[in-house]
Amino acid sequence: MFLEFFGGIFAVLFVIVYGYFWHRSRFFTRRGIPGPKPTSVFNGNLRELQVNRTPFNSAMLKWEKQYGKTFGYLEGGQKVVCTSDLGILHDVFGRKFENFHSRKPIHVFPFDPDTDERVNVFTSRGLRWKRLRALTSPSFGIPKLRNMQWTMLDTTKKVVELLEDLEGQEINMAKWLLESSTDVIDRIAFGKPECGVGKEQNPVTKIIRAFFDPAPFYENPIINFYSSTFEFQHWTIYFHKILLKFKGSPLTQLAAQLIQTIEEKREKQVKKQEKKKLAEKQFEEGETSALLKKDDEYEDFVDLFLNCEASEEDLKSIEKTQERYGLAKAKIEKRLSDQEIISMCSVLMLAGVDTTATAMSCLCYNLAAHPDAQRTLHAEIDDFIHSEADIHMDNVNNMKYLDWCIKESMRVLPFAAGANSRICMKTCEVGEQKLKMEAGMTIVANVWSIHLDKKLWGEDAEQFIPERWDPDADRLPKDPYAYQPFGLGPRQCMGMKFGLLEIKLMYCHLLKRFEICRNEKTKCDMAGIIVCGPHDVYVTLKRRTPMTYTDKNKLLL
Ligand code: HEM
Repeated sequence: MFLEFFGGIFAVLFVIVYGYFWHRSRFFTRRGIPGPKPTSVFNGNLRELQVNRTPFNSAMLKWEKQYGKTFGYLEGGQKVVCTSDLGILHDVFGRKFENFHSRKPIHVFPFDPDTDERVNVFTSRGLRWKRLRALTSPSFGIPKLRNMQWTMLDTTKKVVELLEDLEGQEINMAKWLLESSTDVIDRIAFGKPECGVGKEQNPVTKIIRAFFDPAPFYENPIINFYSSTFEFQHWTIYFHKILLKFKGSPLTQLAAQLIQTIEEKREKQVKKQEKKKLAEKQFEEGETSALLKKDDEYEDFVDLFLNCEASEEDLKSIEKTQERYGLAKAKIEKRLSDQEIISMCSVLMLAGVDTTATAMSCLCYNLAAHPDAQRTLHAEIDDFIHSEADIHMDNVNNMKYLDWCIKESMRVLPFAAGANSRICMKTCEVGEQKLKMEAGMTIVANVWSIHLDKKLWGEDAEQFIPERWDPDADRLPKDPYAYQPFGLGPRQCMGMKFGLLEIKLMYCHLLKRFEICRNEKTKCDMAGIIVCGPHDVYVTLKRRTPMTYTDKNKLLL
């Protein structure tokens, strides 16, 4: 009797739960949106999507051929519309942004974007995102970059010096470039005092690799569970928190390191302020040498975030956002809390390291595979760079061909496409065909398809041709949404200028000294679920001109 009673309850519960998931798996069929049939009622199309660890350039391109420009699929419990229709993307990422201010969550870190204290500019939404973005944007501006470039230069220079010993050998440049970009962020966002490249492998690179290229979600029962129960995240999060207590998060170690750095920096800033006041007083009294020395002005991201303060203008724009997005009124803190600084620095490690390293690796492959383009770039570098002192922000930003090569490399291999997504926060219609997007649905830009579209880029769309970026050649598509390696609209990449500068400085050092040559192992296999790039790019470096060190001290300002 007892067993029958509970057996009956279990059977009813099973039917209800299964019925719910079955009903969910038929979502796009009910809406009349074409797309692949879910392979599982529980995790939808997750398996097909990640089977080769290259969601965008395999599954999505295949599905587009089968179902057209706009199709729907289920990523666990997420109802995703994937599209290469630029009209729809204009609405979602630009014109109707107030309805799409949230990004698709990262399964590896399921936490509530509205309440979790670890939220950062990448994972937040609504007012929290607007405030974080407004407060921290100035830290990524040109004046701050001008100051930070010396650290980038120091690291990139050391990497290239170390490569001199490997001249003529088969080198996996992807590993060196990842070490380099990790070191830059480790120094600029985590306060590491000096360059660590060449000493031992930076342990952070392992964390980064594990984060950006996790095992496919369907192989990981925990992530599979979170993805599949996406709509119940408010509850499943508690389970995740308990799990983290036992297992630890890959970022916990980095965060602990940062707490100490923040305390030290705060103390330093107080002392610096006192020193500055004293120096100003002495200066007024006629002691002109008393003003602070230049190196006291160096600021890394921790310094900048400690000093962030919302201006009156920022506050007005945040308040306007409250009204436009129809959000509940909330008190707006003018400064970042310590936890927010930790989260912001951690996100720079996650958003800024693998992306920049992958961009450099893809460029390395493209230059090795296209010796003519490399020759033209060598000629430009020889024109602009005569000694090491010529490698600096103002000079490298004037190098047109270098810029075209980077742009073209990111067009043919848009490795960060997975980040170009939004969640619909308010039901609305998008695009010319008035596609109904319901609150809670996700929209993803099919960037690989857009970047390689022959109608937009011409018959040679799949080829690496830097010259297409020459404005006089008139070969570029008119629609700015045809090119989106850094995303689109108000949530476009914050570190774009930072990343581009780092790539340019690295390649000026590298190509001034070496020719990048193809060897038998040279290939560019794209893999990865979040950032989808090559883990290995084997090339051989051949010595060109030795670098002259006429004004070495300039780099140490
Ligand atoms: C070549 C290198 C890089 C590429 C290709 C890249 C690409 C992207 C993409 C596609 C997005 C999503 C944009 C969107 O949703 O519209 C993004 C967002 C972001 N990126 Fe980058 N990124 C790069 C380097 C960096 C660096 C170096 C940093 C920081 C130092 C950084 C920080 C961020 C942040 C904070 C966001 C979130 C912005 C927001 O949601 O408001 N990125 N990036």
